[in-house]
Amino acid sequence: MLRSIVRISRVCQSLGSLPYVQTQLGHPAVRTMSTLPWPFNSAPRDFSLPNSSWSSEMTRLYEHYNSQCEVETEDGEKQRGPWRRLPSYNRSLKYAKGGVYLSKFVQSKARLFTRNIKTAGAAFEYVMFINKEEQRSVCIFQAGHLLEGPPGHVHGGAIATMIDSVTGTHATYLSGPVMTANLNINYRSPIPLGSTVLLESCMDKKEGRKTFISCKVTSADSSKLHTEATALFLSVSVSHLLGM
Ligand SMILES: CCCCC/C=C\C/C=C\C/C=C\C/C=C\CCCC(=O)SCCNC(=O)CCNC(=O)[C@H](O)C(C)(C)COP(=O)(O)OP(=O)(O)OC[C@H]1O[C@@H](n2cnc3c(N)ncnc32)[C@H](O)[C@@H]1OP(=O)(O)O
Repeated sequence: MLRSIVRISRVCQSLGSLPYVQTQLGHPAVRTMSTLPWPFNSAPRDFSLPNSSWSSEMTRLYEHYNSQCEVETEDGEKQRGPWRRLPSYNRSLKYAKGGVYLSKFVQSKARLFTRNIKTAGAAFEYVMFINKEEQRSVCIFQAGHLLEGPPGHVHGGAIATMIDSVTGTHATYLSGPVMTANLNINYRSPIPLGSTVLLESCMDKKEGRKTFISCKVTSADSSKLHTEATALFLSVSVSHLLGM
């Protein structure tokens, strides 16, 4: 009996995570249902929040930047600080504003490359913060065992992926929908697998549709340079982005 209850509740939970069910939940025709207690777990997972796989170094850096997202004034009032943590979902389009409708045009099985492995700590663990005033961003990244390239070190393609993701997210934040036109990378020193590194990006210039961003990857204490890159992003229409 107990086993059946557990099995039914598991089915309910997995139904709640099915893209189709989630899409239907956002549809105007069924939106009124959200006012009723809903037994399915449909809340999207925010991958940028700490989990048990994070090293103490990663957690310390997260807390350092997160504490600057909200600051307290002299009167004890809370106000927005210089940094902002960017939440991260495995279906970026769907969870973007209005994305639930746009997501009908894209494959329901599609998942963001860097967020498609559910096991915590196995691949890309990262969190990104943006400083709008200084037009720069920082990403704290811990590479898991599935990202091996040279023995004991991170694959160059995984490093490129992270640089593209960080600079691309930064450019999207500054300029709206963009696509990478050019990415230049210099690998200076290998990144040990499992270590925590920092990716710092800054906007170099904006010229019409072009946003130029540069990025460096360093050890967590910034003493060692691992990688340097420059990237060019071109503003595109939403229809170009969706390949329509
Ligand atoms: C409301 C919807 C919002 C949806 C977004 C939602 C959420 C997003 C949120 C956060 C983001 C999340 C994650 C970000 C993660 C990853 C980011 C990954 C980004 C990528 O991974 S994305 C995939 C790889 N990316 C491609 O798959 C692009 C393929 N490609 C093309 O789609 C075209 O190629 C395009 C559009 C790039 C340009 O095409 P086009 O026709 O628009 O422009 P055109 O060619 O006319 O060039 C205009 C001017 O740019 C110069 N120019 C062009 N290309 C150049 C180059 N390579 N080097 C130097 N200059 C270049 C020309 O020389 C000219 O310059 P000038 O005007 O001075 O003459």
